[in-house]
Amino acid sequence: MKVIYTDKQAEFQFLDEMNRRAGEVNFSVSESVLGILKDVSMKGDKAVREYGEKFDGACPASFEISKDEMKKAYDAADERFRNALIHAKENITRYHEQQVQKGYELKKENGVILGQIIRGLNRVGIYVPGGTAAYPSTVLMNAIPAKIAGVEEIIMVTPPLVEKDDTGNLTCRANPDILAAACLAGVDRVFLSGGAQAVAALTYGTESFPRVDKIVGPGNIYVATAKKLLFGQVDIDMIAGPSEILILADETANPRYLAADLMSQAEHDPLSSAVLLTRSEAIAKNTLNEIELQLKGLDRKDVIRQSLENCSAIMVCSGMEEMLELADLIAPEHLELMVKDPMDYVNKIKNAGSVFCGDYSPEPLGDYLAGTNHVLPTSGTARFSSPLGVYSFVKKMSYTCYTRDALAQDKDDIITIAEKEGLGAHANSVKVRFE
Ligand SMILES: NC(=O)c1ccc[n+]([C@@H]2O[C@H](COP(=O)([O-])OP(=O)(O)OC[C@H]3O[C@@H](n4cnc5c(N)ncnc54)[C@H](O)[C@@H]3O)[C@@H](O)[C@H]2O)c1
Ligand SMILES: N[C@H](CO)Cc1c[nH]c[nH+]1
Ligand SMILES: [Zn+2]
Repeated sequence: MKVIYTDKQAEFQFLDEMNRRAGEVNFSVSESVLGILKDVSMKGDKAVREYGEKFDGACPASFEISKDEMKKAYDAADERFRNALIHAKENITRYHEQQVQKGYELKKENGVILGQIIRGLNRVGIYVPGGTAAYPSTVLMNAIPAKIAGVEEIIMVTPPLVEKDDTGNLTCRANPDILAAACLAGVDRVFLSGGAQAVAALTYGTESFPRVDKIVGPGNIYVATAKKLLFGQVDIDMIAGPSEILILADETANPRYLAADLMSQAEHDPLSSAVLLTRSEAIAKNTLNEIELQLKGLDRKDVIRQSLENCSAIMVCSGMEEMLELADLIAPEHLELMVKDPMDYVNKIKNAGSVFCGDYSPEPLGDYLAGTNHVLPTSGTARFSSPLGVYSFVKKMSYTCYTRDALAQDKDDIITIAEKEGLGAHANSVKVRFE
């Protein structure tokens, strides 16, 4: 892991590398994803099946998992795991219920009524990745806010687990932990399909897959590219890139905790980023030593080593002011304040997905249990985008009701502006009411 001494040059070069690592368009991936999207739009289930066989090795006879199977997976889940999920669900629900927005109505003195209604989306698709990144916690983080928002139907897609049976034939099944979480979170229907073909199936609708209004959830580059390309025909949440953590530490911070927390996010992906900002050389040195010590006992040491070498660094800064400035430029997904009186600094942070304050709020607390959402903007997009929340699953509709007298008061101004725009039919629609 590199150590950078800030000099108004080295740190900016590093920031540039970091923010470029996930946001660039990959033209060859885009081209192959476009082909998949076109095929699914034209051939429906047949194309979804063909691409499933090609990329996953096999495809289930029927894409949909029955409600019964979901319930069975939930009942069969290990009791401690089930109880932990229930605990997480309670906390996520309580936090997200605070995000419910109400519409409003403005009644003016002249009888005019103006208002806004907030409605949950009708049907939402949740993409849940397969492979080693199959996280039941991500199912809760996506489905619970959707439920609270009043989404009528939640459809989940996830790639099948493909295994060889005794006779050497390939079989498909769903990850049982994912199914258990889906059952608990109130997902309505689950389909076994992944990749760009599943995103396309949810966008266009096929014989088996219902068409949805919005697709949320993380995925690999094929999933992310499909979401980017289809945005407009369907709404999307965001393009969540590899996980990130940025820690701001003063002399009071404990290097054991700093090392552990940096590696908690480094283990997600070889492109994950873990950055420590400190003004103390001793903290920098002791954290590097701790990383080496703790790494030996961690299962995913290979992934961690790669991400610590790739897009990670310890930066020795001139002071807290510089650390706060750099934090806003990095705009990290997760930001830990490992400083004395951390709550004094929360309001000084402008750009971050989720902030964790002090020694006893390690980032994984937010990944699983505190109740805040773990689907967060990455790659610097916290400059303009927010955590997934109840507000991600609603849309707004405005309404207007005028009386004749109220329209008479406003008619001349409407006609004046309409005529300035050269839109005579607009002006006429008001004029005819007073002839
Ligand atoms: N930010 C978060 O909250 C969060 C949570 C979980 C996972 N993730 C991320 O999600 C990603 C999961 O990736 P994954 O690959 O394990 O699962 P995935 O479900 O995203 O992708 C698997 C699918 O990719 C398709 N695919 C594979 N090779 C292909 C090819 N050559 N051409 C076209 N399609 C192809 C297949 O159809 C397969 O079903 C990881 O990057 C992980 O870090 C993020
Ligand atoms: N830290 C991830 C988002 O960057 C979310 C997650 C799920 N499970 C564990 N972690
Ligand atoms: Zn995590």
